[in-house]
Amino acid sequence: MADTERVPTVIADDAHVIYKIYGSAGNQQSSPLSSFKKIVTRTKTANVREVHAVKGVTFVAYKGEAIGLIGSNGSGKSTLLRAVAGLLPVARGAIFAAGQPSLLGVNAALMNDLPGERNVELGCLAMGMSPTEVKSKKQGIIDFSGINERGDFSSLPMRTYSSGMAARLRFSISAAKQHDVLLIDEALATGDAKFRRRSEERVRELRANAGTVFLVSHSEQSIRDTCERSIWLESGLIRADGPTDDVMKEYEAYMRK
Ligand SMILES: Nc1ncnc2c1ncn2[C@@H]1O[C@H](COP(=O)(O)OP(=O)(O)OP(=O)(O)O)[C@@H](O)[C@H]1O
Repeated sequence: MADTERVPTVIADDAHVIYKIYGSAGNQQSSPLSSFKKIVTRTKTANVREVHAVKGVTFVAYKGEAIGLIGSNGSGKSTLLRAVAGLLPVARGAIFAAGQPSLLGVNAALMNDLPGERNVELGCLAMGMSPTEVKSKKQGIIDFSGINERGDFSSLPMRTYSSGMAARLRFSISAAKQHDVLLIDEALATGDAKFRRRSEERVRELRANAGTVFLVSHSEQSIRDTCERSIWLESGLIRADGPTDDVMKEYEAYMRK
């Protein structure tokens, strides 16, 4: 398809994300007592450190694309995803997105002390579904997550779930809605092989319905199976952006060095 016919869903224009860490200055003491003294005496300190995690990233994502984000630990993948979701501000440049991008698992307001089925209801309501829609989708979401495969877990509090089970439920809730832009951070890697196949299938469906999917993963297989385009981030900068096969080759060569 020519670029002119394609509909952009996310545009990052020289986007920078900087974390500010307060009260972290090198060897200065920051005990609760010293912090309290500073408040009482109104002492001003330049006790802020910055981590420049994304350093001027530019790309355009289109409707119907699934884009893998790859790169070594700490290269800025999750930070970029959170910035696209609007959860982190950009310090310079801009990120424009169609609709409300949903970061899988974060947008769903899950509570550990509530049963899985109640969390399904709350998560769906938080994503903007009507109570009638929630009612009709609830069982399907629980079935898709597979949390009841070994007993009636959906009626137990989420704190009794393994991390894989919780991740599966989060994925199922988020994937129940057709998102304009769906952002997935490592979620596919947490489930077992059977669930991974099911979730990859669902990602393909979401794309087929003209959404855009971003997937952060260290699993080369997940990226290859799901995304035809990949963006390789290193130290907060884009090293390559293009067909997954080409980008993977470059990335693998870099990792072998
Ligand atoms: N909440 C935070 N406060 C300060 N610095 C942070 C925070 N989160 C991440 N960073 C820093 O930002 C940089 C990018 O981190 P990020 O988590 O985006 O990388 P990543 O590519 O997703 O890594 P990984 O593959 O290990 O998950 C790192 O240097 C990290 O230390």
